[in-house]
Amino acid sequence: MNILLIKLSHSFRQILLFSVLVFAFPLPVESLELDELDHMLTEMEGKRTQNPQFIVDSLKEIDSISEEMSEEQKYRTILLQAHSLAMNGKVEEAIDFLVFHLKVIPSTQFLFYRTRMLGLLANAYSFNNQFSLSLQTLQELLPLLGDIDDIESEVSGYRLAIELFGEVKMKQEALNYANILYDKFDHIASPRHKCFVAFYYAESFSGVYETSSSRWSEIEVLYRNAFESCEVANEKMIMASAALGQAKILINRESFLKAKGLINNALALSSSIPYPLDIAEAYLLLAKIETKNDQPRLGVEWLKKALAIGLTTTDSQLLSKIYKPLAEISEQLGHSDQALKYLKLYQERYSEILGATQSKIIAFETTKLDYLEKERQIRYLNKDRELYTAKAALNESQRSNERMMNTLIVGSLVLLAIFAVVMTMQKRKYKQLAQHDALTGIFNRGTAQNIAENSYIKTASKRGMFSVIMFDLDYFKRINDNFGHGTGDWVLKKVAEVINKASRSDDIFARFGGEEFALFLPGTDEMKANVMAEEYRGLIQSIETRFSGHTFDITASFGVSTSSEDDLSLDPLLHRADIAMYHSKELGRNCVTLYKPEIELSRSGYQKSKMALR
Ligand SMILES: Nc1nc2c(ncn2[C@@H]2O[C@H](COP(=O)(O)OP(=O)(O)OP(=O)(O)O)[C@@H](O)[C@H]2O)c(=O)[nH]1
Repeated sequence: MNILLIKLSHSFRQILLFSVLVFAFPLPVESLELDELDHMLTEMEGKRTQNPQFIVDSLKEIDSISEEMSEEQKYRTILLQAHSLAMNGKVEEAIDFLVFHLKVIPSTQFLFYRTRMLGLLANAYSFNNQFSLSLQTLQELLPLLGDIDDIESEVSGYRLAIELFGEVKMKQEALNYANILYDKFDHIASPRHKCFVAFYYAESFSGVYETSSSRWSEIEVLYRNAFESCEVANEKMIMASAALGQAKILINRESFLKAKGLINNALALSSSIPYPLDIAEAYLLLAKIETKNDQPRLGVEWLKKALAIGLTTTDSQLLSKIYKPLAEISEQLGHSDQALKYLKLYQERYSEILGATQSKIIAFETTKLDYLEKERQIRYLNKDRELYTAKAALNESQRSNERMMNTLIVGSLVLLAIFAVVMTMQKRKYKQLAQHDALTGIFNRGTAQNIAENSYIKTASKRGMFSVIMFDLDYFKRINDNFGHGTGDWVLKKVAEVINKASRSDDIFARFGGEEFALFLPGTDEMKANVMAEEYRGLIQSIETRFSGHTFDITASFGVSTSSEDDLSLDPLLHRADIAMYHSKELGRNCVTLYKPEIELSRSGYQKSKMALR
């Protein structure tokens, strides 16, 4: 029974059960632990195909300790249980059992066991003719194979895909999976799996290219390689199948002698097992050779031998392969009745095969449609997600643009504000510099005159009095000469400070140049101005010069003038104050002179020459 199931190229059902039997082997070495239960599980895994009863008994035995098992041990036991059920013909129970455990096994952990369980389930479904479910399970299994990094699982999973796709005549797909496996050939440790992989590749390649003569030599090489790999593994059945595959190509090339040699080799291998399906296949090829050699009677003899075996198997595929040439040769030999009988038998078997294949193709198409629909839904979901992501990105970029704009605007405003403040400060500074005397900090002549002019007009318009005091430090040159310019500067600053402090808020005080100062006094008559000038003169005289580092006297000569009705501007007042001030100089300095017209008449040459210099 087992031998029949192991054949790879005749019955799909049998191939699948074979897969069920081998799929869970071997478990990775690293999953084994050296305690008693692990030993037992390893022993069970080793014996499960040869001794199903041992597995049944052992499973009962370990059931009592199932609660104490580690997760790994549990999954190993689950695989053994599912396998045992399938082996004992309880395929549906095995399916239910696996479906249940696949639902509860964590989706991200224990991928290895999940893969093994899916593989078993896909095989079991297929064995039970539930092709649609088998394909669905396979679709779940295949993407996991790349993740588990377990070459043996990959071999088993892809092999199942090759078988299923081959079975629904999707030969190119089968070859694609065979190709994936063949690429891993050098990384496969087990000689047995190497043998399978090489043979599957040769079979799939032949399935696609058998009819194109340009590829025959390639097919031959692949079968020869498969034969050699299987020889290493001592897999006699596959060796026989590989020899027959190679022989088929040689027959196509009409290299009959060589083909016969290979067929005889395959017969010897199959008979030693014995393996009837390959024996029948060998007879079929021998019949083909005889027919091509114009030996139809010999051909019929081989076909009848094959039929004898075929009838014991009830394998429709094999029988149809035998009945067809039998009908053809019978007709060739003129045995019309016989030919008709074989033809009818062929048709019966062929429609059986067609029906089975058709149902598998329908299952496949349904699964494919289902899969495409799921893919479409996923695409839509992805599109939605992409759209959402794109929208979110757009919103985010809009938000960041707005943020950037806001930052720019706020930043610009802040910069503008800073700029405006700086500019104002600069302006103020330059205005200050332009309007004030750099040394003393009081108004310079131009500014003071402008301001005073306005003030004068205002005062005059109200018929108020306006006075001007001018004073010039006495013998200032001597201070410079005696104590240096630094001391001279100190004196100028000190005088400005003292008078500025003493002056009223509406008064306009300015340095007119050099050691000469002026005070513009709105709303002040001659008398008041005279008193103020006296006060200021006294203040200057009392300046304590010790703090300059030297001790000396500071005095100033004052001139005072007050507006009259004839004065249309400040200029006449200034002029008169100036005359009065020089009059004070002439009088001996350190005094105050009120302007009187008589002073002007008595001006000395000194006065005139000094004023002319100004
Ligand atoms: N240290 C200092 N000296 C200045 C400044 N401006 C003008 N002077 C000096 O002031 C002096 C004025 O001299 P004079 O015009 O001869 O007048 P004076 O020595 O005060 O004599 P009288 O006015 O006749 O009393 C000059 O030596 C100028 O160099 C200044 O800003 N700092």
